[in-house]
Amino acid sequence: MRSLYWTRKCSQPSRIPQLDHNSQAVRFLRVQRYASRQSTPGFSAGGPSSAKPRPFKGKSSAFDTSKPSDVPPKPAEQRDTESPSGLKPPRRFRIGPGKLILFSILGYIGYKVYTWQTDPYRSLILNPRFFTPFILENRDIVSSTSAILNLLSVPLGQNTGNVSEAWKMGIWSVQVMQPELQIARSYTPLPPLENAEPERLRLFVRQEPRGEVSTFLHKISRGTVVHLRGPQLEYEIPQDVDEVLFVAGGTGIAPALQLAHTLFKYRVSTLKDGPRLRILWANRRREDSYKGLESQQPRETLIPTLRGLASRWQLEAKAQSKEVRENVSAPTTQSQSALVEEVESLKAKHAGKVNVDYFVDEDNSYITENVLRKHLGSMEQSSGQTAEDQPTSGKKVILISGPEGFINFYAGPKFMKGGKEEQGPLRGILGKIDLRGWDVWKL
Ligand SMILES: Cc1cc2nc3c(=O)[nH]c(=O)nc-3n(C[C@H](O)[C@H](O)[C@H](O)COP(=O)(O)OP(=O)(O)OC[C@H]3O[C@@H](n4cnc5c(N)ncnc54)[C@H](O)[C@@H]3O)c2cc1C
Repeated sequence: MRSLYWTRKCSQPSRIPQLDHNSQAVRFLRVQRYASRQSTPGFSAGGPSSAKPRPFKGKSSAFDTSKPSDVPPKPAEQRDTESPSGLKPPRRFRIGPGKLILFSILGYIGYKVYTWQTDPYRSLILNPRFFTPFILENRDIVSSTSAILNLLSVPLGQNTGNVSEAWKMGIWSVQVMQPELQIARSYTPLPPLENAEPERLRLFVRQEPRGEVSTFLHKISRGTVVHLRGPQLEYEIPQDVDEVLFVAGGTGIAPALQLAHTLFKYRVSTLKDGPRLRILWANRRREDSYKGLESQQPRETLIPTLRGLASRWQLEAKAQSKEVRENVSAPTTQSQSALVEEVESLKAKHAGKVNVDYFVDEDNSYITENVLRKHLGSMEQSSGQTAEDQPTSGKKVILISGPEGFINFYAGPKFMKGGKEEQGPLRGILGKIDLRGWDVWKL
């Protein structure tokens, strides 16, 4: 039934009035449609030239379409061959890879400018987000592989508040940029010298063979601009710390000196005689600590010390060569042992509170498990405790600092978790010792 109904309905003549295809109105509409396709920007068929509306050459009356042929036909070469009507399909707005890269670069620059404008650290000499310029004033040779770089913040007169704050907090580092490779490495500033301005930073840097940033820092000449970022707090020294055993390997002495600076300048100890610090400093070569060794070696073991002196003379000879003379401060006997002298003067200044023991691989003297046990025991005894006693109200901390292998050997590896460095479990030599009351921190 239903299909019958539809058959009937469809066979009936349509009630919609049929258009006369030659009528004036229909011809007008055709022309208008053609003209609007030609003139609509973004929908034009033939690029910018075809986006221009074509002049209508017929009579000015809007309804006068008596001469549809007046609309000039599109040139054959502009016709879209795929389109049956001969018109190109509408052009869509597209972002190609070139534009995408350009927009990304512009966006990045805009973001950087915005963050720089709104940066709260802008007027400070060190900035944790941006690299700021320092110039290399001079370099003091410490050994054949290491030197102290004396840097000065430029321009002068900037706010030094965050550096002063960092010295009060504890152990901190800065990052130094190698400009050609755009890579950065961390370095631990040495404490400021007596009466030195806070705009000056000193870095103790060992040149690693084939090391990118350390080699760059050992090659640059006086007056070179070096870019630094920071400060990065590595360890906040507890307010109530009483005793510290610092196990340092090579350049790991720099954080030990930082700690001593903060401890004796800013921390108040619960013990009446103040905080106590013992540094165990291990070096591969004797030349790194020859002067300190002299101070602790008995007379009969002076032969290795002479070896150290020989390397010092070699250094002096090397420093007099043209290449080195250009880059470093005039070598003197004092500057040769700059770092060991600092360690020794620290010992002298805080006699009875600071002790330093030197160890040298070349002399087969190592920080062994027994050495650690001995020092932990001796520190407890001298503070009036035995191993069985409860710890005093103050904190006791063991800090390990040095190359990765050194830290792993004494306390086990640190590891990364969620992009952050974690301390990891206590392993290595210290992991075998019963450290009642001592906290361990790997730097
Ligand atoms: C918090 C912190 C503080 C620090 N403080 C100090 C400091 O005060 N003083 C200091 O001297 N260091 C410090 N360091 C270490 C310092 O950051 C650098 O790791 C060190 O200077 C080496 O960096 P580099 O760019 O010279 O060497 P890299 O280029 O990173 O090379 C690292 C090692 O890989 C080896 N290597 C590189 N390329 C090759 C190759 N093609 N083949 C074989 N071996 C290769 C190098 O010999 C080198 O031993 C600190 C590190 C940290 C994390």
